[in-house]
Amino acid sequence: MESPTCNLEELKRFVVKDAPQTVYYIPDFITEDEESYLLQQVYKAPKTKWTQLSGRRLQNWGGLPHPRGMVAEKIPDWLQDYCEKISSLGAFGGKTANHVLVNEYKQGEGIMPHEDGPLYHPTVTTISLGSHTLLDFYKPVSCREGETPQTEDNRYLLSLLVMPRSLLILQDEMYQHLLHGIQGRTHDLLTEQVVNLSSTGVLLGETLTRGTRVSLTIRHVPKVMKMKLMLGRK
Ligand SMILES: O=C(O)CCC(=O)C(=O)O
Ligand SMILES: [Fe+2]
Repeated sequence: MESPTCNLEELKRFVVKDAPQTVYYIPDFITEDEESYLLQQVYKAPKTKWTQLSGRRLQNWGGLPHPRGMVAEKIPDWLQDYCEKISSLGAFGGKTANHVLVNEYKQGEGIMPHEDGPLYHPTVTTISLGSHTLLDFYKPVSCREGETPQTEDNRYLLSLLVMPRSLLILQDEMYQHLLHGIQGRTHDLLTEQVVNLSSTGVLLGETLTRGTRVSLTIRHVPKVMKMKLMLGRK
Protein backbone atom coordinates (compact mmCIF):
# COMPACT_ATOMS: atom_id res chain seq x y z
CA MET A 1 0.00 0.00 0.00
CA GLU A 2 1.30 3.45 -0.89
CA SER A 3 0.98 6.21 1.69
CA PRO A 4 -1.39 8.92 0.54
CA THR A 5 0.72 11.87 1.63
CA CYS A 6 4.36 12.71 2.09
CA ASN A 7 4.80 15.30 4.77
CA LEU A 8 8.54 15.35 5.25
CA GLU A 9 8.02 19.09 5.75
CA GLU A 10 6.43 18.37 9.12
CA LEU A 11 9.46 16.37 10.16
CA LYS A 12 11.81 19.26 9.56
CA ARG A 13 11.40 20.73 13.01
CA PHE A 14 12.76 17.48 14.47
CA VAL A 15 15.99 17.47 12.46
CA VAL A 16 19.17 17.05 14.55
CA LYS A 17 21.28 19.93 13.35
CA ASP A 18 24.63 18.86 14.76
CA ALA A 19 24.62 15.45 13.05
CA PRO A 20 25.57 14.60 9.46
CA GLN A 21 22.39 14.60 7.38
CA THR A 22 19.92 13.28 7.91
CA VAL A 23 18.73 12.55 11.44
CA TYR A 24 15.27 13.23 12.86
CA TYR A 25 14.67 12.66 16.58
CA ILE A 26 11.04 12.79 17.73
CA PRO A 27 10.62 12.58 21.51
CA ASP A 28 7.40 11.01 22.84
CA PHE A 29 6.36 9.71 19.44
CA ILE A 30 4.16 7.21 21.32
CA THR A 31 2.38 7.43 24.69
CA GLU A 32 3.17 5.40 27.80
CA ASP A 33 0.03 3.31 27.14
CA GLU A 34 1.20 2.52 23.62
CA GLU A 35 4.64 1.63 24.98
CA SER A 36 3.11 -0.86 27.48
CA TYR A 37 0.89 -2.30 24.77
CA LEU A 38 3.78 -2.79 22.36
CA LEU A 39 5.95 -4.42 25.05
CA GLN A 40 3.07 -6.72 25.94
CA GLN A 41 2.70 -7.78 22.30
CA VAL A 42 6.46 -8.33 21.91
CA TYR A 43 6.53 -10.62 24.96
CA LYS A 44 3.36 -12.43 23.87
CA ALA A 45 5.07 -13.76 20.74
CA PRO A 46 5.85 -17.48 20.81
CA LYS A 47 9.28 -18.44 22.18
CA THR A 48 10.22 -19.81 18.74
CA LYS A 49 9.91 -16.30 17.26
CA TRP A 50 13.03 -15.21 19.19
CA THR A 51 16.56 -15.66 17.84
CA GLN A 52 19.26 -15.46 20.50
CA LEU A 53 22.43 -13.68 19.36
CA SER A 54 25.48 -12.74 21.39
CA GLY A 55 24.50 -9.66 23.36
CA ARG A 56 20.83 -9.44 22.31
CA ARG A 57 17.87 -11.41 21.03
CA LEU A 58 15.58 -10.55 18.16
CA GLN A 59 12.30 -11.18 16.37
CA ASN A 60 12.05 -10.78 12.59
CA TRP A 61 8.70 -9.77 11.09
CA GLY A 62 7.73 -9.33 7.44
CA GLY A 63 10.07 -11.92 5.87
CA LEU A 64 13.81 -12.44 5.51
CA PRO A 65 15.44 -9.80 3.25
CA HIS A 66 17.33 -11.53 0.42
CA PRO A 67 19.29 -10.24 -2.61
CA ARG A 68 16.84 -12.05 -4.91
CA GLY A 69 13.85 -10.59 -3.12
CA MET A 70 12.15 -11.03 0.22
CA VAL A 71 9.34 -13.54 0.45
CA ALA A 72 6.93 -11.22 2.21
CA GLU A 73 5.01 -12.42 5.26
CA LYS A 74 2.08 -10.64 6.80
CA ILE A 75 3.08 -8.24 9.58
CA PRO A 76 0.76 -8.55 12.61
CA ASP A 77 -1.69 -5.69 13.08
CA TRP A 78 -0.04 -4.40 16.27
CA LEU A 79 3.11 -3.66 14.23
CA GLN A 80 1.42 -2.84 10.93
CA ASP A 81 -0.28 0.19 12.52
CA TYR A 82 3.14 1.69 13.32
CA CYS A 83 4.56 0.76 9.91
CA GLU A 84 1.77 2.82 8.37
CA LYS A 85 2.01 5.68 10.85
CA ILE A 86 5.74 6.14 10.23
CA SER A 87 5.44 5.65 6.48
CA SER A 88 2.81 8.38 6.32
CA LEU A 89 5.48 10.82 7.54
CA GLY A 90 7.20 10.24 4.18
CA ALA A 91 10.15 8.40 5.73
CA PHE A 92 10.34 5.85 2.89
CA GLY A 93 9.77 8.13 -0.09
CA GLY A 94 6.06 7.33 -0.29
CA LYS A 95 6.40 3.57 0.19
CA THR A 96 5.07 1.71 3.23
CA ALA A 97 7.41 -0.13 5.61
CA ASN A 98 7.20 -3.90 5.16
CA HIS A 99 9.83 -5.15 7.59
CA VAL A 100 10.31 -4.91 11.38
CA LEU A 101 13.14 -6.17 13.56
CA VAL A 102 12.48 -6.31 17.28
CA ASN A 103 15.71 -6.24 19.27
CA GLU A 104 15.85 -6.82 23.01
CA TYR A 105 18.94 -5.68 24.93
CA LYS A 106 19.25 -6.53 28.61
CA GLN A 107 21.16 -4.08 30.78
CA GLY A 108 24.82 -4.18 29.67
CA GLU A 109 24.11 -5.64 26.22
CA GLY A 110 24.69 -4.00 22.83
CA ILE A 111 25.37 -4.43 19.14
CA MET A 112 28.71 -4.22 17.31
CA PRO A 113 29.26 -1.32 14.89
CA HIS A 114 27.79 -2.32 11.52
CA GLU A 115 26.07 -1.12 8.37
CA ASP A 116 22.55 -2.31 7.62
CA GLY A 117 23.41 -3.11 4.01
CA PRO A 118 21.84 -2.60 0.60
CA LEU A 119 18.68 -4.68 0.95
CA TYR A 120 16.77 -1.85 2.60
CA HIS A 121 15.55 1.54 1.39
CA PRO A 122 18.22 3.91 2.79
CA THR A 123 16.13 4.94 5.77
CA VAL A 124 15.97 3.27 9.16
CA THR A 125 13.33 4.21 11.73
CA THR A 126 13.47 3.06 15.33
CA ILE A 127 10.98 3.21 18.18
CA SER A 128 12.58 2.65 21.61
CA LEU A 129 10.68 0.92 24.43
CA GLY A 130 11.51 0.39 28.10
CA SER A 131 14.89 2.10 28.38
CA HIS A 132 17.08 4.72 26.75
CA THR A 133 20.28 3.82 24.98
CA LEU A 134 23.17 5.55 23.28
CA LEU A 135 23.58 4.85 19.60
CA ASP A 136 27.19 5.43 18.54
CA PHE A 137 28.38 6.32 15.03
CA TYR A 138 31.72 5.51 13.41
CA LYS A 139 33.50 6.38 10.18
CA PRO A 140 33.94 3.35 7.95
CA VAL A 141 37.32 1.59 7.92
CA SER A 142 39.56 2.89 5.15
CA CYS A 143 42.63 0.93 4.15
CA ARG A 144 45.00 3.56 2.78
CA GLU A 145 48.67 2.79 2.96
CA GLY A 146 50.76 4.86 5.33
CA GLU A 147 47.77 5.82 7.49
CA THR A 148 47.87 5.17 11.21
CA PRO A 149 46.01 1.95 12.05
CA GLN A 150 42.35 2.62 12.68
CA THR A 151 40.68 1.58 15.87
CA GLU A 152 37.09 1.80 17.01
CA ASP A 153 38.21 4.70 19.18
CA ASN A 154 39.63 6.83 16.40
CA ARG A 155 36.77 6.08 14.04
CA TYR A 156 34.16 7.14 16.63
CA LEU A 157 32.29 10.30 15.60
CA LEU A 158 29.24 11.02 17.75
CA SER A 159 26.32 9.52 19.64
CA LEU A 160 22.57 9.94 19.73
CA LEU A 161 20.57 9.49 22.92
CA VAL A 162 17.33 7.67 22.23
CA MET A 163 14.84 7.85 25.08
CA PRO A 164 11.93 5.43 25.63
CA ARG A 165 8.93 6.21 23.37
CA SER A 166 11.02 8.22 20.90
CA LEU A 167 11.24 7.73 17.16
CA LEU A 168 14.60 8.05 15.43
CA ILE A 169 14.87 8.37 11.66
CA LEU A 170 18.25 8.02 9.94
CA GLN A 171 18.72 8.67 6.25
CA ASP A 172 21.31 9.46 3.60
CA GLU A 173 24.91 9.94 4.83
CA MET A 174 23.99 8.91 8.37
CA TYR A 175 22.59 5.64 7.06
CA GLN A 176 24.66 4.89 3.98
CA HIS A 177 28.14 5.99 4.96
CA LEU A 178 28.55 5.61 8.71
CA LEU A 179 28.49 2.54 10.93
CA HIS A 180 26.28 2.39 14.01
CA GLY A 181 26.47 0.35 17.18
CA ILE A 182 25.57 0.22 20.87
CA GLN A 183 28.26 -0.36 23.50
CA GLY A 184 27.44 -3.04 26.05
CA ARG A 185 27.28 -0.70 29.05
CA THR A 186 25.10 -0.43 32.14
CA HIS A 187 25.46 3.36 32.51
CA ASP A 188 25.79 6.22 30.04
CA LEU A 189 27.56 9.48 30.86
CA LEU A 190 26.16 12.21 28.65
CA THR A 191 28.92 14.23 27.05
CA GLU A 192 29.14 16.81 24.29
CA GLN A 193 29.48 13.94 21.81
CA VAL A 194 25.75 13.30 22.25
CA VAL A 195 24.51 15.67 19.56
CA ASN A 196 20.75 15.54 20.21
CA LEU A 197 20.91 16.12 23.98
CA SER A 198 18.94 19.37 23.82
CA SER A 199 15.83 17.57 22.54
CA THR A 200 15.90 14.79 25.17
CA GLY A 201 15.40 16.74 28.39
CA VAL A 202 18.59 15.21 29.81
CA LEU A 203 21.43 17.46 30.97
CA LEU A 204 25.06 17.44 29.95
CA GLY A 205 27.12 15.58 32.58
CA GLU A 206 24.20 13.43 33.80
CA THR A 207 24.61 9.66 34.00
CA LEU A 208 21.68 7.46 33.03
CA THR A 209 21.28 3.85 34.12
CA ARG A 210 20.16 1.49 31.39
CA GLY A 211 17.39 -1.06 31.82
CA THR A 212 16.08 -3.61 29.35
CA ARG A 213 15.47 -1.88 26.03
CA VAL A 214 13.30 -3.21 23.24
CA SER A 215 13.69 -1.48 19.88
CA LEU A 216 11.41 -1.72 16.88
CA THR A 217 13.47 -1.16 13.73
CA ILE A 218 10.98 -0.40 11.00
CA ARG A 219 12.15 -0.38 7.36
CA HIS A 220 11.14 -0.77 3.76
CA VAL A 221 12.58 -3.66 1.73
CA PRO A 222 12.12 -2.62 -1.91
CA LYS A 223 12.81 -6.00 -3.50
CA VAL A 224 10.01 -8.42 -2.75
CA MET A 225 9.69 -11.76 -4.51
CA LYS A 226 6.56 -12.13 -6.57
CA MET A 227 5.65 -15.74 -5.90
CA LYS A 228 3.99 -17.38 -8.90
CA LEU A 229 1.24 -19.75 -7.95
CA MET A 230 2.04 -22.93 -9.84
CA LEU A 231 -0.89 -24.90 -8.48
CA GLY A 232 -2.44 -27.21 -11.02
CA ARG A 233 0.29 -26.61 -13.60
CA LYS A 234 3.01 -28.87 -14.87
O1 LIG B 1 18.44 -1.26 18.58
C1 LIG B 1 18.72 -0.36 17.79
O2 LIG B 1 18.32 0.78 17.92
C2 LIG B 1 19.64 -0.65 16.65
C3 LIG B 1 19.36 -1.95 15.96
C4 LIG B 1 20.18 -2.14 14.71
O3 LIG B 1 21.08 -1.41 14.43
C5 LIG B 1 19.87 -3.24 13.78
O4 LIG B 1 19.05 -4.11 14.12
O5 LIG B 1 20.44 -3.25 12.68
FE1 LIG C 1 21.64 -1.56 12.36
